[in-house]
Amino acid sequence: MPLGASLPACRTIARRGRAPGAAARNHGAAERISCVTGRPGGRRPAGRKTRKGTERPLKDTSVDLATLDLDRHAFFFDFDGTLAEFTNRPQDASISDRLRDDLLRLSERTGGAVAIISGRGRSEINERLGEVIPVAGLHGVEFPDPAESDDPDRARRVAAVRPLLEPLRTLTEAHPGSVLEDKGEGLALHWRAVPMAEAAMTEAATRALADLGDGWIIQPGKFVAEIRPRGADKGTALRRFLAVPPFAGRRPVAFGDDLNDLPMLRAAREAGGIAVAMGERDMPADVHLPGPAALALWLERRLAA
Ligand SMILES: O=P(O)(O)OC[C@H]1O[C@H](O[C@H]2O[C@H](CO)[C@@H](O)[C@H](O)[C@H]2O)[C@H](O)[C@@H](O)[C@@H]1O
Repeated sequence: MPLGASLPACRTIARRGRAPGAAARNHGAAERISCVTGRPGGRRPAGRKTRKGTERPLKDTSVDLATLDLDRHAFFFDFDGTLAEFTNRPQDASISDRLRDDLLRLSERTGGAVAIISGRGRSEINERLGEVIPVAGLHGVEFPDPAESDDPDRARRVAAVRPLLEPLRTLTEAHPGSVLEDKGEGLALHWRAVPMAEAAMTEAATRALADLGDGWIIQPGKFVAEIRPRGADKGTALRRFLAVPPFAGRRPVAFGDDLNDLPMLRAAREAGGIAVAMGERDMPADVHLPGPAALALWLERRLAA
C-alpha cells in the first residue's frame, strides 16, 4: 500500500506558539532528568480514564516495545526531543538519514500507519523527512486534509501575526542567542542558548497574546514561548488519523516528550493504545525512553527482528 494511501498527499504550509515563565522554567529543569523505562514520577495522577470509563494504571508492564506487532499497531511520533535531538536554534534540528529510512521502512511494514504529529509547521517536517509520511503540524492545527488549503481562517491568522514580528525581532536582537521563529499562524520565542532571557521572552509573548485577542493561546514548551491558534491539539490530530485508513482499526502507539504531547499520549491511551514518553519520568506514560538515540535504536532493532 502506498504511504498514507487514504490520506491526501503530504503537502506544505508552515509555523506556530509559547510558555509561561515558571512553568517553562520547571519544564526546562525536568528536561535534564535522564530516565529509562519505568514508572512516571509521583506528582502526576496514577492513571487515566479510558473512553469506557475504566482505569488503566500508568506504566503498563505488559508493554514490550521490542515485540510490538507491526500488523496491529499505528505509530505516531513527535519530532523535537523525540525523533530529533534538541539544538539551540530550531532551524538546526535534524534527523539522520538512517532514522529517516527506518521511519519509511516502518511505514511500509505497517501499510502506511505511521504519522508525525509536531508542534512545527507541516512544511518544516516535510522538508526534513521528504514528504513521505503524513504530518499534522502546529500542535495539531494543521492536518493533511485537502479542505485545509481553502481555509480562509488561515490567511486571517497569518495576517494577524505579521505586525508582531518586527518588535519581537528587535527583542531577540537585544538578547543574542535568542531566536524568533515565524510559524505563519503563530510564533515562538526561544531562549535555550540564553536562559537569562526567559523573563523578557515570556513577558513579550504575554503582551503579544493580549494584542492578538481571542482565538490564540500560549503553548508551554521547553525553553520556548509559543503563541498558536486555539482549538485543535495533538490529541485531536491523533484521533483524526485513527478515524481513517490505514490507521483505523489499529492500536495507536504515541511517542512524545513535551507538554504539547500530553493530549496525544492521553488520546493514544484512551484509544486502547500505548503512550511512550521520552526523557522525563514525570510525563504520564506506559513506557519511558531516555531520548531520540534510544528511540532510533529501538526502531532499528524492531525492524531487524
Ligand atoms: O512537537 P514537536 O515536534 O516536538 O515541536 C515542538 C517545538 O519544537 C521546536 O522547539 C524545540 O526544539 C528546538 C530545536 O531543538 C529547541 O531549540 C527548542 O528549545 C525546543 O522547544 C520548534 O522550534 C517549535 O516550533 C516546536 O513547536
